[in-house]
Amino acid sequence: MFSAPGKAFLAGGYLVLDPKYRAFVVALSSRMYAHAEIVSEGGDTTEISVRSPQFLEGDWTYKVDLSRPTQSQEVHGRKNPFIKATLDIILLYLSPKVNKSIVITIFSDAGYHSQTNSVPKTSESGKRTFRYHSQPITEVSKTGLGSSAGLVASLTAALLSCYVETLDVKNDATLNQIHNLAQISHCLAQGKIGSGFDVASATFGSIVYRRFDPELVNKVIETWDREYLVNLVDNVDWKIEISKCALPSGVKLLMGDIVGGSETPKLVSKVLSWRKENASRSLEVWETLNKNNMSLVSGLERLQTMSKEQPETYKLLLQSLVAGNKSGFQDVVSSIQGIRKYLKIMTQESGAEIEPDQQTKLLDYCMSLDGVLGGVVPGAGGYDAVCLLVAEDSIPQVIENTQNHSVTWLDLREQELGLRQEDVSEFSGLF
Ligand SMILES: Nc1ncnc2c1ncn2[C@@H]1O[C@H](COP(=O)(O)OP(=O)(O)OP(=O)(O)O)[C@@H](O)[C@H]1O
Ligand SMILES: C[C@@](O)(CCOP(=O)(O)O)CC(=O)O
Repeated sequence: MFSAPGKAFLAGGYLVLDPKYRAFVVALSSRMYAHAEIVSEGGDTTEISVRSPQFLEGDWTYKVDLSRPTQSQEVHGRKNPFIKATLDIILLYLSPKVNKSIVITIFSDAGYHSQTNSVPKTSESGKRTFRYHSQPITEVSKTGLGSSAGLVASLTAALLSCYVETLDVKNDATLNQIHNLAQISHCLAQGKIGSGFDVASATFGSIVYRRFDPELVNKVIETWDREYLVNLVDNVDWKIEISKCALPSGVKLLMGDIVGGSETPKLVSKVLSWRKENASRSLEVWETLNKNNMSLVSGLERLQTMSKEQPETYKLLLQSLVAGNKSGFQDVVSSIQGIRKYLKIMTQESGAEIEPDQQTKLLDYCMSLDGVLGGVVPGAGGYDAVCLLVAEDSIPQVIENTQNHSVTWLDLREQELGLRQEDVSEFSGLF
């Protein structure tokens, strides 16, 4: 059984679509789990059943003729493009010779979806609780943690483990293989190529990320050429950059759900057409925003180093932050202010509601509270969510002070590890 984390995209939205710029993505404690079981081997067809018991009609069963591995058929006539793409790509890549019947079960932590019309169910061990929804997955509201990326990354690991007996997600080469396969499947299912930050973070955890050249993946989708696919997954250097980066100790991420929701593709197309029509102005905005994004990353790294090398001094700084003195964190505070300033400029000049006035008011208020280093609209922004960086000891006070501000703080935190193997016994009674 394997799991992948959800994400909060703190800095680098839009810019990261261009390989020139990097983004900072934080992996979260809300995870997606996939358990695979080989039911039989050697029959007439390959049958792969993917069950997601928390959702109504959450059962997609594909029959596959191994001589045509990309032509899988769902037996109920149901659609789940992310599951189908993952199965098709992995079967083309592996081209197995022996038929298998496989059952894969998916679980997703509560943070991914709105909890209305759902009931909790706990495993026999008492260690795992999931929300069971009365609607199909497509009708349950999402919170923006990247459920499809978590699904594709964990499903890729689970399905590969049915063909590669000793799959070890702690091995760098294996993790890279899973990342490449998951990235291709996710692009195929979306029918467009985003930067891939969500799949990278679902695989590698909290990272500073630079994207790959979209042409690499386009060619798989256009040709379905197996040799090209295998070479792309196993041998080609994608030139992505993935450096580990985590929040310093004592500083926590709070993610707030806002009533509403935004369509990322619409925001992206507005921003990109503004960028095209205003080349020199947008370059100026992109470069200054990038400087602030990168100084946020280096500011957090500096704090991380300080917390290890001068723990007593760092502890005193954190205590004064809780008391409202932010001066020891000035580089982080001012880079977050810079990020917001330039996202607001992009909002006003492109017409895409990246940081709408409603979020400006909320974030300004949050930033005035003791213990808050700053806050941003994550990812593409809009009406999905806000993220704050807060001293751990100030969290109860921040929650209390924002009670009347139309924001619901999600029950999650940073968990910097990407894909990991899980102890299946903790899930018994849920299958
Ligand atoms: N637990 C699950 N079980 C089965 N399928 C799932 C599950 N979670 C997500 N999916 C698939 O992913 C789709 C949602 O993907 P989509 O890209 O729209 O959202 P997202 O990845 O959560 O978005 P965002 O990047 O805004 O967080 C679902 O419609 C379904 O096909
Ligand atoms: C706008 C963009 O840079 C980020 C979108 O982030 P999110 O889906 O809003 O978390 C698009 C992308 O990187 O694929």
